[in-house]
Amino acid sequence: MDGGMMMSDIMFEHLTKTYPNGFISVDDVTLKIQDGEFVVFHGPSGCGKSTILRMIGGLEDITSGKIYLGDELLNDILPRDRKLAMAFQNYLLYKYLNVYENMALGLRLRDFPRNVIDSRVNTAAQFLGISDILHEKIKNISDAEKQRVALGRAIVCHPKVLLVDEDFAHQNDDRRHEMLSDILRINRELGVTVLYVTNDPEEALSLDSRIIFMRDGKIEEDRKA
Ligand SMILES: Nc1ncnc2c1ncn2[C@@H]1O[C@H](COP(=O)(O)OP(=O)(O)OP(=O)(O)O)[C@@H](O)[C@H]1O
Repeated sequence: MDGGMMMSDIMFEHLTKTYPNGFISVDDVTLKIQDGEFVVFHGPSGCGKSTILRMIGGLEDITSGKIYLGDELLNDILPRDRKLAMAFQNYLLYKYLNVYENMALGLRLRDFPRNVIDSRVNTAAQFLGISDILHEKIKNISDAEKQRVALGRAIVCHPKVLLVDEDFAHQNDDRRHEMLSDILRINRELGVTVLYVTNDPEEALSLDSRIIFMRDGKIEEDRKA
């Protein structure tokens, strides 16, 4: 182990994304994020911030450069085996399954034993205040509840990192506010590193966190909290 490297720090080394049409969306970004940080990626539409998130999550190929999570090189790790969770625009909840089943899905796919699944789902539901709707079908719950279920599904896997795209809560200010306070609690109380993408400058500043300002695929400013 080299001196200052924590187990779950994130490191981008010369990270670059070039699309087939030649457009460079992320341009040689080098950056370190410490285990447990809450980091906001902010910049105008098209600056490449979502592309960075998608590359970490494995939804987009890395053209060149490296992403490490601790000492693991994510480039070589299948998305489902990365120790991270994503909360994007599309909640991807199964309408005809109930809340419990939706939250348990990722653990089932990874062959966790029943009692572990049960305990993790119950703990996460309690944390998010949705214990009373575990047996409701998704199609019968409110949008605010769906947002919590999506976060619940993310945290039951005990990720090191949570990736959140602003679109996750674009509907209205109240919902966005609730979502942000849930995510801040996940960061502070569970110690999960959070990477949050937003193009709303007020929101970016209000979070009182480290902000990475991006423009044209590059980091324009890295402002510490
Ligand atoms: N498949 C593709 N081929 C070419 N260019 C693409 C492709 N996908 C995305 N882009 C371009 O890459 C740039 C960065 O996209 P990205 O989604 O990361 O932007 P962003 O900063 O998150 O902005 P937004 O707030 O609009 O999502 C955009 O200009 C987009 O048009």
